[in-house]
Amino acid sequence: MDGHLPQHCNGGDSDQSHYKTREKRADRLAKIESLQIKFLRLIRRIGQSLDNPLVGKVLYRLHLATLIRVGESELKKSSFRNGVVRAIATEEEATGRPELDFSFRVLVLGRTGVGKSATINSIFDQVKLVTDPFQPATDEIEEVVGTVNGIRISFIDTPGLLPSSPANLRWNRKVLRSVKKFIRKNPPDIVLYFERLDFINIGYSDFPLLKLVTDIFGPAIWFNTILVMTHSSAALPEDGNGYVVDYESFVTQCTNLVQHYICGVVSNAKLENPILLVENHSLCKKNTLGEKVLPNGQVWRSHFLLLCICSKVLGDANVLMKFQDGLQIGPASGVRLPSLPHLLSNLLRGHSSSSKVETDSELNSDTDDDEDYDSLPPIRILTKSQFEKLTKSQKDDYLDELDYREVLYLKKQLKAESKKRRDYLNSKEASVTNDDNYDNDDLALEAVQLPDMAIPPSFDSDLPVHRYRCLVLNDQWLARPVLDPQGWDHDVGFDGISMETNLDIRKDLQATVVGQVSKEKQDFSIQSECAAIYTYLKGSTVSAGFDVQTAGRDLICTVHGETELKNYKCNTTGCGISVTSFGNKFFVGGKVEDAINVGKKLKLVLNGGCMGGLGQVAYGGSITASLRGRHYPVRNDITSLTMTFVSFDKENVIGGNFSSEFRLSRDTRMSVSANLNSRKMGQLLIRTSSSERMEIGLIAVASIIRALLRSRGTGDLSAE
Ligand SMILES: Nc1nc2c(ncn2[C@@H]2O[C@H](COP(=O)(O)OP(=O)(O)OP(=O)(O)O)[C@@H](O)[C@H]2O)c(=O)[nH]1
Ligand SMILES: [Mg+2]
Repeated sequence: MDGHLPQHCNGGDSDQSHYKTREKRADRLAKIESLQIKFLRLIRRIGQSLDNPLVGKVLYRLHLATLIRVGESELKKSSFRNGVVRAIATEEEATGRPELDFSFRVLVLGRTGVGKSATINSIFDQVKLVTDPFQPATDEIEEVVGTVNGIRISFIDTPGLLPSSPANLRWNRKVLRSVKKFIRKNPPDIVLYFERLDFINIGYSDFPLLKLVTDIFGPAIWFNTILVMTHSSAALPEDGNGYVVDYESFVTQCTNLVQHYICGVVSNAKLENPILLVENHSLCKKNTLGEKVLPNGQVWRSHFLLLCICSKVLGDANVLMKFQDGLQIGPASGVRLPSLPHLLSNLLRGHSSSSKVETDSELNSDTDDDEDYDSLPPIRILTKSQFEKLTKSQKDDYLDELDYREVLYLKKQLKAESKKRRDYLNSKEASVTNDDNYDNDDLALEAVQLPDMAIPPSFDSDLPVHRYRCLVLNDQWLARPVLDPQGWDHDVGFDGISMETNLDIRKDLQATVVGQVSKEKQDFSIQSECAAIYTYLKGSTVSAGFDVQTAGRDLICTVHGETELKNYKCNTTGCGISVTSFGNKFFVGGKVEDAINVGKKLKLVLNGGCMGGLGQVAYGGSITASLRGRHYPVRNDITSLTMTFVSFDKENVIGGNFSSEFRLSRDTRMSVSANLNSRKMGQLLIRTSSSERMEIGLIAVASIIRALLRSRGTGDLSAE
């Protein structure tokens, strides 16, 4: 194995730790290379082609994993070895030296009589286990070991499960529990779940049995499971017209059905289990080498070996690279731990609760150099024909004037709204002291119907009376149903509710709650953010919040607190802490922040913090400069430039982010955001919205895309 160690010269590098890291990476690279050689030898040995898409997929994933762990520069140095690796594998396999040491352990599960024991016998090509066509044959867990093509395979044969019914539940549970106990100390590499292809038809449903397996072993079992269909050469059924259905489409139909149920039990619609078609009958068609061949020409035993080898090699790479999550054909476990850098950047980004306070103070700062809307001289609004008669420059002047007046009018409205709220809160406080007789008639709003949601076409009635309507009863609570776009019809489609409120509890105390809850038969998900913010001493604030989110079957809860002290007119210093719980794991973080306003428009924010959990700590910080447009907050023009720095697990990542939102012309707004980090990952996002005609928007989008393609920009592009 060590013979394939890539030779790196270290160029007299004096930095000890840097050298050690490089050495570690080189060691990992050597190990992954030897795994690649092993994999290529195995593929040759079982007679599969290197062009098989599955083989390509595994090689690609190994390459990707190496890239993540070892780094591109290190990998480039060894890229010339790619061809060498293949040559070494070919040579080693031809000479048979060194001896290939590869083994895997397989657990078989399924209903009685589906052919579990018979399949094991077929794979070993000898009768190692008893089978019986008329009654259950395997009555206890039995481990059999054998060698196929020099690969040591160990099978755990289990007693068959009974079709699910209340009477059989006890037996099934007993079998599964004993299997669980059996594999506790030495878990299998691969699980085979058996069904009979000829028994699966549209009426098939043993959802309760799949559910029981999931309940006992946990959903993770399905991420490492191959679906095995026995009796794969059985006579094909006829379609409605008396023709025999096509083999491939019949198989796809049956496997899709079982896959659908598995996706149901793990609540993951994307899961795709590998499929293995099996035929154990002694009269099954054979090729010249005496191997059993399916009607589609596949040599199923070789395919079985291929699937297991791929699964095991990816699992080994996983262990080697110390990935928490699987590189398996599906993810290894259903639970993903939140990453520390992600939690840290959330903490540093802060919460938006203070923005309202800021907007209020912005509006109320009377240092405006704009005129007051009411003091403007009256203007004559032109009719369309009058407008048409104007010259081009007159038209522009006229539209500019209207624009200016619109800004002033909106500003006036915002100010009035903010004043009205303050007055209401003042009077509410007064009324609390002199009995609760405040007349808030002018604040009571009539119920307003929200516009109908755009719902995709489905099978429900066209009668609009049967649609869900949303009403806004007062301006404080907003509740809407949440539509599941995958829902079968609109009645089932609405399975959640989203609520939003912005409460002014007192003049100096505000609370916001935003949340969404969805409930299906098996699924429950919640996502909510609650925060309260207390303002004191002219703009200094204290805030506390509680966020809850479901992740799979777990809840992520975060409690956070922040304080901001306005120590000078243009300077605010703050600090914050957050505690996140995920299952029984805790992540604790803290940050300090300083914001400086330079003039009215420019704001500099500098922050730094750390986040710790599971024995690791991530450090990070950012510096942001944001420049507001002249008419902020009426027109939301803002440009900001951010530099971020994150250090985690001996790796430092520096990133830059630019975002800008502005008016391109009178009817067109544009937002551009771009980011790039030192790992050479980046994204470019351009959005335009225009009230002008559609064609103009399309021309703009097309020319942006063309310009970007010409400059061969990297990253994502989205244009709306
Ligand atoms: N035609 C055909 N018969 C099969 C196939 N697989 C299994 N059989 C037959 O089905 C019967 C039952 O097979 P077993 O291997 O005993 O089934 P099992 O799943 O181990 O059953 P338990 O041990 O009770 O759980 C045997 O007579 C097998 O010969 C197949 O692919 N095609
Ligand atoms: Mg058996």
